[in-house]
Amino acid sequence: MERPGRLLLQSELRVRNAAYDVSLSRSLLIWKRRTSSPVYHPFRPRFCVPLFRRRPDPGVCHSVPVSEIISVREEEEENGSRQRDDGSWKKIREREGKDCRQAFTVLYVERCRQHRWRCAEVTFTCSDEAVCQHWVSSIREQLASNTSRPKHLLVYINPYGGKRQGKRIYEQKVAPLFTQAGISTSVIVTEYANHARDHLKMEAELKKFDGVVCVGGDGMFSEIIHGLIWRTQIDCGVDPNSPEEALSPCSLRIGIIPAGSTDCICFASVGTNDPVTSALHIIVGDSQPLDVCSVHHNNMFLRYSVSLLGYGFYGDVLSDSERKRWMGPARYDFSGLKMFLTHHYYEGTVSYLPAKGIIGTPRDATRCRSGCVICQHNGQLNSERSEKYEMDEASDSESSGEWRTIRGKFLAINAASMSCACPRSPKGLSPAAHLADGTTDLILVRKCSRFNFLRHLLRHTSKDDQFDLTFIEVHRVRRFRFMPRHCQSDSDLELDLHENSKRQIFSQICKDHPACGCAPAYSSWNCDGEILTHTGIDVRVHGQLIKLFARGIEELPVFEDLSNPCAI
Ligand SMILES: Nc1ncnc2c1ncn2[C@@H]1O[C@H](COP(=O)(O)OP(=O)(O)OP(=O)(O)O)[C@@H](O)[C@H]1O
Ligand SMILES: CCCCCCCCCCCCC/C=C/[C@@H](O)[C@H](CO)NC(=O)CCCCC
Ligand SMILES: [Ca+2]
Repeated sequence: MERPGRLLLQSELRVRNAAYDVSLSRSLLIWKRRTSSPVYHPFRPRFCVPLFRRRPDPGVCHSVPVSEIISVREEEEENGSRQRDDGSWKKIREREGKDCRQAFTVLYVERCRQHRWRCAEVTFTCSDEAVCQHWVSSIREQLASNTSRPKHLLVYINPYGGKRQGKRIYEQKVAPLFTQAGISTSVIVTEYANHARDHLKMEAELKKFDGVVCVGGDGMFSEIIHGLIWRTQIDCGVDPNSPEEALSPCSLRIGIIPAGSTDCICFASVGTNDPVTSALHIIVGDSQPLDVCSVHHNNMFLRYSVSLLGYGFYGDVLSDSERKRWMGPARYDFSGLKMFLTHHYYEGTVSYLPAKGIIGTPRDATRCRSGCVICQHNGQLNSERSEKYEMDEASDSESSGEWRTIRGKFLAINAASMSCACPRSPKGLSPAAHLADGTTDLILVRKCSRFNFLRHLLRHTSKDDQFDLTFIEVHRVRRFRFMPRHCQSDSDLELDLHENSKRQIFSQICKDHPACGCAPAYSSWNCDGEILTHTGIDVRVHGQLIKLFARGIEELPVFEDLSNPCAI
C-alpha cells in the first residue's frame, strides 16, 4: 500500500453529516472522520471489502489511490436541489448544514469478492465555492497527469459470441463508464468473422487510438491480436511469415470485455469474467504484458496463440463443438463428455527446447499474480537473450543437442502459455504457468485408461495436482514441434502404408461412430478455440509480444496492513 507522500491539498470537508479531514497527495486521496464531529447518521461508503480493516470501524478512515480514481464530478446547486454536471438531479439532504452548499463527487474503484471491481462514489461538501473548485481542479490535474490512461479507444464488438450478449453488455455496462471517465470511442460491431482482424490489418487508423477493446470471447480476441500483430510487423518492416524472425512488440494495449463462451484470457489475466471489472482496468490504464506463440507449418505461418494449443482431446472437443454452435457455451460440455467417452489417442513425435536459466517450473506452488517477479525476471532474461543471440536460437540449440524428443501415443498434447484458468477450471490447465515469462507449458497426456484420464480431467476442478500421475509429463519450453506419426518419414510411411490407408478410410466412415473401435489417425489442433488446418506444427514463444489493459490477478486483500496511511 502506498504512503500518502507530500500533500497537495488538505481541507475539512463534510461527507453527509460528518466532518472529515480530507487530503490529496500525488498518490492518495484520504478522508478521515474528525472524532469530535457529531454523527447523526453514520455513513459508510459502500465498501464491499474495506480497504483497511485494522480499525474496528471502516467508516472512519478511507483512502483511495489516485491511480484508481475514475473521475470527479461537480455537483451544482439549483432551487434546493443539486444538479450534477452530467445533467441528472440529486436532492439536497435536509440534515446537511446550511453552510454546506458546494459539493463534488469522486468516483473510484472499489474491490469486491472474487477479484471483481465496482465503481463507488463519495460526495464531499464544503461551504466555500473556491475551495470546492480547487479540489475538483486538483483531482482532475492529477488524473490528467497520468499518461497511462487511454483517452481514445477503438472498440470491436462481436454480436454473436457466447450468449450473443456482446452489444447489450457493451452499451449497458461499459459505455456509460467510459463516458464518465471522459474516454472517447470509435465502435465497430462486426458483420462477419474476421471483420475485426482485417480492419486492424488494413484499414484502422491506429495512430488515433490509445488502445483496442475486444467485446467477445477468446476467438474474437484471437482476431484482434492477429490484426494487430500483423499490422505492427508490416509497419516495422518485419516479415511476419518467417518462423525465425524476432517479432516487434505491439504498442497498443488491448482490453477484453468478456462476452464469449470460455473467456479464459480475460479470466486468467484479471481473475474474473466481469465486464465492469474489465472496463475499470481499461479506464485506470493498467498494463499486463502477454506471451504469444507463433505457429508455423513447413515454414509457413498458420496462427498465433496466447492460451491453449491442444491436439487430441481439446482439438477433438473443439471440432465437434463447432458443429453445435447453436447450443451456445453448453456445446463444450456436450462435446467434452462425448470426446471423453470416445477416448481417441494419437501417435506422433514431440520435440521441444526446454527453457533454460528461468525461475519456476510447471510443478511449483507459485502462481502468476499481479506484479509477478518470475515474469519480470524471465522477461528480462528473454530480452537479453534475443539481443545476444539475435534470431538464430533454433539452429544454434539444435546443433548443440538441446532439443529433446518424445515419441508415443497421446490422448492429449497441450501447450498452455498462460494458466488457461476459466470458470470451468478455476486453476486452469497449467496452474503455475505465467502470463509473460516467455515460455509455454507443454503437457503430454500419454495413452491411459478412461478411468485414469477421468482422474486427470477431474483434477482440473479440484486442488489435487493434475500432473501427479504416471502417464502425464509437463515441460516448460520456448519452442516445440509436433509431427503426427503418419507424416514422419517416407520409410515409416511405406511400412505403414497398408495399415494407414485402411485406418484413414475407416476414420472417414467412423468419425462419428466411436463404438466401432476405428480410431482416426489424426486429430486437429485447437489454437485458442480455432481449428488449425495442419497437424504438423512448429511453435515458438515470443515473450511479452502484446499488452493487455489488465494487471494480472491481484492477491486477496491483506487485512493487517501496517502501512495503512490512516494510521500514520
Ligand atoms: N459478426 C460476426 N459474425 C459471425 N462470426 C463472427 C462475427 N464476429 C466475430 N465472429 C467470429 O465468432 C467467433 C466466436 O466468437 P467469440 O470468441 O467472441 O465467442 P465464443 O466462441 O462463443 O467464445 P470463446 O472463444 O470464449 O469460447 C470468432 O472466431 C470470431 O471470428
Ligand atoms: C468429465 C469432467 C471434465 C472436467 C474437465 C474440465 C477441464 C476444463 C479445462 C478447460 C480448459 C480451457 C482451456 C481454454 C481454451 C480456450 O482457448 C478455448 C477458446 O475459448 N476454449 C476451448 O477450447 C473450450 C474447451 C472446453 C473443454 C471442456
Ligand atoms: Ca507464458
